[in-house]
Amino acid sequence: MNPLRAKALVIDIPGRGDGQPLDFTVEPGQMWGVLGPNGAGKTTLLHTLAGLRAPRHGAVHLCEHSLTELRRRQISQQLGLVFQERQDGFPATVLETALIGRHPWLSPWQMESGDDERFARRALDQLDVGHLSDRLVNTLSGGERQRVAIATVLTQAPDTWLLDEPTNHLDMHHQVSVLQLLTDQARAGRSVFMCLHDLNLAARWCDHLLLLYPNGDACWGPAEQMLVPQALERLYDQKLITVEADGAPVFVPVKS
Ligand SMILES: Nc1ncnc2c1ncn2[C@@H]1O[C@H](COP(=O)(O)OP(=O)(O)OP(=O)(O)O)[C@@H](O)[C@H]1O
Repeated sequence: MNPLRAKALVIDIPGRGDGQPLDFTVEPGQMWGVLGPNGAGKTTLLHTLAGLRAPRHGAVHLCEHSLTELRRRQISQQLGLVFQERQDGFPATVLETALIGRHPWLSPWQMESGDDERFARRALDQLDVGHLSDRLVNTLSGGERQRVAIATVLTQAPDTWLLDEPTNHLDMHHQVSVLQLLTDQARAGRSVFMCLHDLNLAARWCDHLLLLYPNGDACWGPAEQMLVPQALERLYDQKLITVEADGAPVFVPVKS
């Protein structure tokens, strides 16, 4: 398993200054959360780490190579991305969608094998959408679609998971089961790097946090060092009350 490194990375947000260059390493076994208000650049950062957007400065390294030196296929065998937005360009069933996760592992025009299908079905079952295998994806609810997107990356089996708001659209039970699945991935030596809007889910599940401010400032490190009420209040421009529950801090917004 290989680390993902941001090296003096400046993401390219039109009209914004460079801010704080990002220098961090997501090690195998770690679970990172990216926190920040709307427009801070979380999605842009995720897409830059996946090689879908060029950085303004700096580089992203995977398997000790810059992403620019790697072929797309090599990247997609190592790194999976759950997008925030779903695009269902053409009608596909849930099973066909999950099988797309096997494409980095097949040669061009090679059909998926029985093993690939078993892999995909197991992933769909793990995300509690196996019973929807034959349904067209564009007929699913928002939460069902989200779980199919995560099952597709589980089918891809990358060492590094990038996820943009993985708990979006999910009810509480499915939020917890997805975060538990990601914890299991990290425990198996993979790495997880995800944007989250829910500060309390991040505080409970992430071992590392990156705070991204709208002006490009940023700080990152072990979660307990980042969960400082004053820093979070500045991040969200929101007064917070901090309480503790089950050994973890819980942040409650102050009503104005
Ligand atoms: N192609 C583009 N052209 C102009 N501005 C862009 C473009 N892409 C992103 N931006 C701007 O860059 C900023 C960061 O966007 P981004 O989607 O990364 O933020 P985010 O932190 O993920 O926000 P949210 O929490 O709302 O999902 C926003 O102000 C957005 O409007």
